[in-house]
Amino acid sequence: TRSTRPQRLLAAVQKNATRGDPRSVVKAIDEFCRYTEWAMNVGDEKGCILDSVVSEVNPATVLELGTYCGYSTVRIATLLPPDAKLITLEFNPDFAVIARQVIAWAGQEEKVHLVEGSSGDLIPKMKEQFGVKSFDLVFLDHWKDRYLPDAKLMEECGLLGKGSVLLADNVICPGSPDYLDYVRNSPKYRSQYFKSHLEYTKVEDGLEKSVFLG
Ligand SMILES: Nc1ncnc2c1ncn2CCOCCNC(=O)c1cc(-c2ccc(F)cc2)cc(O)c1O
Ligand SMILES: [Mg+2]
Repeated sequence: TRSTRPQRLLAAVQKNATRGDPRSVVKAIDEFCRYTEWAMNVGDEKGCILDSVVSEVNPATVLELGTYCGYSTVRIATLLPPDAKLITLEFNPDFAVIARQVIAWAGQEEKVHLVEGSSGDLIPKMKEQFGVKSFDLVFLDHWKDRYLPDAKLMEECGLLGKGSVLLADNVICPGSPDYLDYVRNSPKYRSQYFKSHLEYTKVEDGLEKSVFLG
């Protein structure tokens, strides 16, 4: 039977990237998606904004919602110190299988804990099951209609501390209007929009960075 897009993306990584070299993995995925087959990675343009926020926050604990093929997982992990922890949640087991191999090819397995399941089920288990006190950075890149309920769920579960940063992909395209409205108007957040483009296209999109004020 025909291969899947994530399988073809992994093959491109294994063919064109150097094992243990995360930058070559990122480059191989960007080239595959730009010149061969579009895929919903955060991409190179928004990826640079992601890198700058990760470097600025310098997080000890990171939560990523929506792993897909592990592209942003690798970008984030590469910037973390060796004792930092990145927990990434993926709902789709077929995506998770690919992501584990992309993360391994980039040599980032040590810092990454990929957990299969839905954010709504797993977020309430973060403290007891993964020994997390709070997240310094959360990258939201999963179902766009889960951004708002999951932000509220993380508040309720005490997973956000004063200064915790939420960084949300696709706030314009596909869009998450209820989430944007919430973080931009709630006194609990200071929010900032980073205008960019939908990965590998000229369509407008952007990232929303929201600092939790406690
Ligand atoms: N642990 C979890 N809990 C809950 N849900 C979960 C989960 N893990 C995964 N999921 C499910 C959803 O995961 C993928 C979500 N991402 C996107 O849908 C996405 C779509 C586009 C896009 C597509 C087509 C266009 F025309 C234009 C834009 C671009 C992007 O950058 C996107 O990120
Ligand atoms: Mg996205």
